[in-house]
Amino acid sequence: MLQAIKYSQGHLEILDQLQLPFVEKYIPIRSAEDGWHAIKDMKVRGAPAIAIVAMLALASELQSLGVDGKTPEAAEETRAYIVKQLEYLLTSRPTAVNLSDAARKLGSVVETRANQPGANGHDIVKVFIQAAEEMMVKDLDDNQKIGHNGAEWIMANAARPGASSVAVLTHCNTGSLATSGYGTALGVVRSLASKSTLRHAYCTETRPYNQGSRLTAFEMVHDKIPATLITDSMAAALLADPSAGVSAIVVGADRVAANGDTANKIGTYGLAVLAKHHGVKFLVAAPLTTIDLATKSGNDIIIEQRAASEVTSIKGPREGADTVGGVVFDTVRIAAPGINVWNPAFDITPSALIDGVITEVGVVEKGPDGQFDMDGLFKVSAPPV
Ligand SMILES: CSC[C@@H](O)[C@@H](O)C(=O)COP(=O)(O)O
Repeated sequence: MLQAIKYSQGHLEILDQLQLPFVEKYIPIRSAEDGWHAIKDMKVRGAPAIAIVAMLALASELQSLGVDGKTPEAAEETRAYIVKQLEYLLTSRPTAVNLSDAARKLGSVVETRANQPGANGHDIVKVFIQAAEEMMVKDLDDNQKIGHNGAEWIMANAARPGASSVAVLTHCNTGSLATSGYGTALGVVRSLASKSTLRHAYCTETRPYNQGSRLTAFEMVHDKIPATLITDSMAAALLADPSAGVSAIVVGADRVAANGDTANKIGTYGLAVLAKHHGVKFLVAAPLTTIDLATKSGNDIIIEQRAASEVTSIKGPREGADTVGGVVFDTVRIAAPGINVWNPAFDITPSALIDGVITEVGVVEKGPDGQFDMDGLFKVSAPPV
């Protein structure tokens, strides 16, 4: 499996996703500032990966550079510095709740330690680093459970009668590259494949940023998962094609509101509408860290707007270029100069279009009232994989 994040005792490196699938290059992240830029520029992306890199970036900074560049001593100074850096990291990208969830949880670990009698800067730094490291380990474990739960649910509820395998469609990249490993929606695909119940996976290109054609396709080829790439505009035709026989669409999430409305990569909403029309199950796979009970519905989710250039241009490796020292990338304009552009990075899929939310503690379906009980998920403890 590919590894987006490499971390060992204060040394953080990320696979630069801007260069994938052409160059596999790890870059060091030494500080919160390095982490902020890597997230903003999308060298690392995907809701869980963003949160993990942000927290480990700060952990690495604290371990090697100290508090504001000095050996941490006073508890209050250390607490205030960590809180300030967490607030700064939150400004990198707004939609994925995992980042603010991680900042809140690690902030509270810091507050608790700082309020203990005799606390000093060293102790506070230590508990922060430990909590950041644990987050990365837990994410991998959660993803494996999500994969298992989703694969079981799909075989029980979405497979054609008598079929021993299914074809599924996924969107964006939700795999090893978007998490600490294994993936969420792509983890479900991976789990289906490992149980020999995946007949075929289809992935969308995911314009404008092409996380599907660059990253998901790369993961599928890398891990030898039987898969086919389509452009976003081909999804309806694919669902209408009996020879493809798609039984389920499974996507990730950046934020699931308390009522089940889900923010995910632009194009997700359209796929959910298509799924409803074609009688195909539509599933959201996400860890509990992506479920935001404090956000009542999709109307309350801030959608990140990105640069027009992502729509008007495409980037690729220069053919025949001298690649000594690295591949040369060219950006080519493909849209008419002067045209206005709208580029929301995410959209909201109303809960009415979602059949189930796959988490590490199980798959939540709507009750007889047609509503998801997201709250109930937090009262369940994780079953063994
Ligand atoms: C497990 S990743 C879940 C989501 O973050 C994913 O589906 C997605 O929308 C990623 O968007 P991105 O803009 O690439 O960060």
